[in-house]
Amino acid sequence: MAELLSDEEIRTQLPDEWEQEGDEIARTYAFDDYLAGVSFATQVGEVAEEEFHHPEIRIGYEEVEVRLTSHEEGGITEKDIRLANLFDSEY
Ligand SMILES: C[C@H](O)[C@H](O)[C@H]1CNC2=NC(N)=NC(=O)C2=N1
Repeated sequence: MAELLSDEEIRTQLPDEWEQEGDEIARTYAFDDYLAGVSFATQVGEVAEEEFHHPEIRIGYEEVEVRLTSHEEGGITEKDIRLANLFDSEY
């Protein structure tokens, strides 16, 4: 089981464009068209499955919101930071 990160650790490790919102970290990605967002959401899902750590994904018009938390630990861990960086690499 991973350790919960302190707010200071989260602040220093959070990738650019990501925000901490309580026990979650979140980012909204922008796209030129709806289907580009749908395709990105699929890529995010594939990475999540490979890592077996799963975000909430909201697909909107020309945007995709991704939210991460570590459910078993009840907060934000290094798994969430790792996945945020991996998702950014897909963008
Ligand atoms: C049993 C538990 O759901 C699994 O071990 C995995 C699946 N994906 C997961 N995803 C996230 N975000 N948090 C978890 O704690 C988690 N646990």
